[in-house]
Amino acid sequence: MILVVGGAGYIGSHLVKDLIKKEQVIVLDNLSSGHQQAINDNAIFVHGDLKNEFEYDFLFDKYPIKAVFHFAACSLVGESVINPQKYYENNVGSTLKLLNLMIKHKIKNIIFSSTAATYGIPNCKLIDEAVPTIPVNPYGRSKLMIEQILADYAKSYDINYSILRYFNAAGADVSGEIGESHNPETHLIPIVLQHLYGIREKVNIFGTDYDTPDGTCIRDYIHVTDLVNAHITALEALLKGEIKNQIYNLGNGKGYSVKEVIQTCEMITDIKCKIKIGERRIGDPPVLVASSKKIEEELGWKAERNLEQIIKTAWRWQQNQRY
Ligand SMILES: NC(=O)c1ccc[n+]([C@@H]2O[C@H](COP(=O)([O-])OP(=O)(O)OC[C@H]3O[C@@H](n4cnc5c(N)ncnc54)[C@H](O)[C@@H]3O)[C@@H](O)[C@H]2O)c1
Ligand SMILES: O=c1ccn([C@@H]2O[C@H](COP(=O)(O)OP(=O)(O)O[C@H]3O[C@H](CO)[C@H](O)[C@H](O)[C@H]3O)[C@@H](O)[C@H]2O)c(=O)[nH]1
Repeated sequence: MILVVGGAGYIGSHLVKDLIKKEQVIVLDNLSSGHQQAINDNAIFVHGDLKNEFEYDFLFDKYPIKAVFHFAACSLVGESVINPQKYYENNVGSTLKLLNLMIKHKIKNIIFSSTAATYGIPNCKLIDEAVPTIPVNPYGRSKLMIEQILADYAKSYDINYSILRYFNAAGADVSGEIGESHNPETHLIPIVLQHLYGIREKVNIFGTDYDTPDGTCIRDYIHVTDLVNAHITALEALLKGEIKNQIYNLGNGKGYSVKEVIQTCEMITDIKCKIKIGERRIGDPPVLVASSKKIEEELGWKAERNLEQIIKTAWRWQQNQRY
């Protein structure tokens, strides 16, 4: 039995859809940004909040839980600057509650969703796990704090963690049944596709004066299905005891500029985008591209889907969106 906290959200719901083929799954989610319709029908759903232990303490007695995936978080960078309290309380505070219960019930395996935002604005072409973590906003700091707490707990208690630092998650399940649905949506690909679908007036490009070939920011977009595969790989390795307390970057190792993403969306949909060039968005690093060599070498995982496949599946979801 596996507990997926935040399993009604974008990435968590994709993991659940796949994991359910191999394991029994319980989803704990407060539906603050997730969707009940996104949860696979075969999973057990518990509507509860991580910060209220009494809403899920019983799960550890009732079910033989082998491992916990922890996706639950607030994750809007801009909001984290305006309201850091929400981020430290929901991301750090609630995670402490979860870890307390894991220790109490002797559940040792946890796979934690971290982020490229822990690196801040690194000055290197490819970011590997040895690059210093100097986050530049409360969101990134809240995730780094949890990473540090996990490292300390693992030294003193029987905790074995995998920290997965995602770069830019994008795309949708190939079935078209589940996909990304955030409100507000802040991510580039769904924003462009919403515009091309006719439900958003235009696309704002946040800055064209970066020191990059076309002046727009470069990111490493990774298909949500590749992310899911990495999670399953990490789970299997944790359960077999093959890895202990590791951090892995998850990306494609290839960067695309904002303009390149927009052009690829135009090419796939065969619709022209209405663009407005705007100011830089505060805190945006010019280039973030992952080296995922460590997980490739240690666990044999590698991203398999490219930007076109990401946008094609996201477009199918946009046209068929159910929640
Ligand atoms: N989407 C990305 O590009 C990206 C990149 C790097 C890291 N991440 C991290 O991956 C994780 C998942 O991201 P996502 O895009 O799927 O986000 P999401 O908002 O779609 O999913 C998060 C889920 O957690 C739930 N949740 C939040 N707080 C909760 C609480 N206190 N108790 C119970 N449930 C709670 C939400 O209702 C939601 O279903 C997050 O931790 C995020 O920080 C995402
Ligand atoms: O309407 C938009 C939206 C985005 N962008 C640009 O597109 C790029 C990608 O932006 P996203 O908001 O899609 O993604 P981020 O790179 O800002 O954020 C992602 O990476 C972060 C790490 O830096 C966090 O992990 C975060 O959770 C994750 O979504 C950025 O240069 C951004 O400025 C635009 O130009 N216009």
